[in-house]
Amino acid sequence: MAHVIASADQLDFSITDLPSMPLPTEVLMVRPLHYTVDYVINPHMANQVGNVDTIEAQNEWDLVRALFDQIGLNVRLLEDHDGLPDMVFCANQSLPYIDQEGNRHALMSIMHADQRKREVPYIEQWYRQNGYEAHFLDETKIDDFEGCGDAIWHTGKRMLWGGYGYRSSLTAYESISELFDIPVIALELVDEAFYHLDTCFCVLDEKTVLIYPDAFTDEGLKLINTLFDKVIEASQYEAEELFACNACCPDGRNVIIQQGCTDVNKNLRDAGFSVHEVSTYEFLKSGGSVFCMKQMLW
Ligand SMILES: NC(=O)NCCC[C@H](N)C(=O)O
Repeated sequence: MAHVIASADQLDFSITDLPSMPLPTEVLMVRPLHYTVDYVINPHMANQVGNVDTIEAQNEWDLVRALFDQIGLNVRLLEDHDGLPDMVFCANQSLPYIDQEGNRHALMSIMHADQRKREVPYIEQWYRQNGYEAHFLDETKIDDFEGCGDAIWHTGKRMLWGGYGYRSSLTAYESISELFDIPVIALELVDEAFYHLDTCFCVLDEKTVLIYPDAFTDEGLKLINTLFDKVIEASQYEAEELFACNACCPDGRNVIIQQGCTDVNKNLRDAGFSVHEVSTYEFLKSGGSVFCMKQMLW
């Protein structure tokens, strides 16, 4: 039965009650050989068409890859394709999942923008070749769903946070909740600059989250504050210009984040996290940073 929770008064469990889920051991990254800003499908891309330094982008991507490797994740690589300049953002084409028996699954996205729809079959093919069962949403009922751009696992738990409003539809989470038999906490996004949940919400560990509060409704903030013990808030500058909340903390300890997020980084260190700063300036031009440049896997 679908279990989608959109307000705090619908909460009928606490995080500690939920079954545990293993932490990811691998990441998939897509080499940005054809990465550029070619069209505008989010506000960050406006005025950036043709502005990407492609050599610099590949150097930045290499350093992000090295950091994932350094913190102990097995990095799997796939090449992008001509005419798919956003394929590097491989958080978006799917939502992977490991079930209680250890079987691996991937739900394929329905991309919101036509320009990105052709990316999905390439990622699906990679999953099929790597022991994942592919699943699909009913396109006659669901308009869009952009994978881990909007659907974010609660660290170590069988529960998903689901953003909706710009790139994913609320109805997608009914199907996802049923398919994976998990509760989904639905969060409406209300600021177009934060068009994916991963631009304003970063789960750091089971008890801690980093957010940009103005991207959410009051009801969303109530859910976040109820389910996390500690909520670290990013300023508008660090969230919108530096994508602070698009950081990635795959193990509950190490945070990989765009360089220059001074206030957020101090708060992260004070809370006991190890901070690894990296330049993703060429990817910020397209509206993405560390979190969207990888897909977490098991
Ligand atoms: N935030 C993400 O999860 N992904 C970044 C996607 C950037 C790409 N230019 C897009 O607008 O779809």
